[in-house]
Amino acid sequence: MTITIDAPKLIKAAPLLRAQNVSKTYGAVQAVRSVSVEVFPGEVLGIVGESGSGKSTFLRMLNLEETPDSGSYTLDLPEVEGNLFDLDRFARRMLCATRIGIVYQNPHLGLLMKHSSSGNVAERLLVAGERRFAVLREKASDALEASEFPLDRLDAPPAELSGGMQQRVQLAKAIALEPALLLLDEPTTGLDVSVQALVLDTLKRLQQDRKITMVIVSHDLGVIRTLADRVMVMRRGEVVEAGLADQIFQDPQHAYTQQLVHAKL
Ligand SMILES: Nc1ncnc2c1ncn2[C@@H]1O[C@H](COP(=O)(O)OP(=O)(O)OP(=O)(O)O)[C@@H](O)[C@H]1O
Repeated sequence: MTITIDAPKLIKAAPLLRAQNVSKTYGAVQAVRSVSVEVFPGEVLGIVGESGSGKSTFLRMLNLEETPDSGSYTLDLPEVEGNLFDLDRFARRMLCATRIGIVYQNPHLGLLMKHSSSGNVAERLLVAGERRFAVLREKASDALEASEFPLDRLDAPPAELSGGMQQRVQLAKAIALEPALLLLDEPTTGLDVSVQALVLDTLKRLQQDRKITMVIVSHDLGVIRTLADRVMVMRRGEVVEAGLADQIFQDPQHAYTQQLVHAKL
């Protein structure tokens, strides 16, 4: 079954992101089955579902880390055209370095734990071609400040920081180049509830101030409810329901979504 999310009626712009019939199998496991979705500029799409439903695999494909078995993915950007899954490794790397930011649940995937926090952010700018030391330092510090990272810890390596602060360094790294698309994979999972709330506040504020288009994956409906405009519910690799966040939370149609929503209440 294929469910496509219709654009909210008031959105007139073309979608920034369009994925069509994306599928991925690992051996006998069909991790993602024919998923199609559009995300509009400035929108936040939340992807929810129980563990193993294919959320992270789909996000990794949007970050061009994983190649699907079939399907297409386009971003409405001047520097790229056609199916991004067809890009060679170098073009993928440049596109991800310059236009797509990602925050992983596990900071070890996104950060060099023994380098300074500002060095981690600067490294992303270096990959994108910036070489001027003063600019690197200034942009890294700006991004960390926007992520509400304490500026007296710029030189501290993530290995010596709390989980919440590590996520702020990942976030700074992801937004340093003002990406067209920000991908978030369980960005607050594993943090203390109070720290989680603070990181969510930062994400919400960044989204409001900068209108960054985001796709956020979480098994936590509270996180999705706080941030998402639209929601896609996945189960066993498939999209079972999709729609505006208010509709999904207040009037879920699919039995599985009803179960998720009621379990949370
Ligand atoms: N690299 C991989 N190799 C083999 N199987 C994988 C791989 N990545 C994911 N899978 C399998 O694909 C399915 C979907 O996994 P995925 O991590 O995308 O789900 P998820 O919804 O993000 O779950 P979680 O919240 O637990 O991470 C699972 O059955 C998983 O075991």
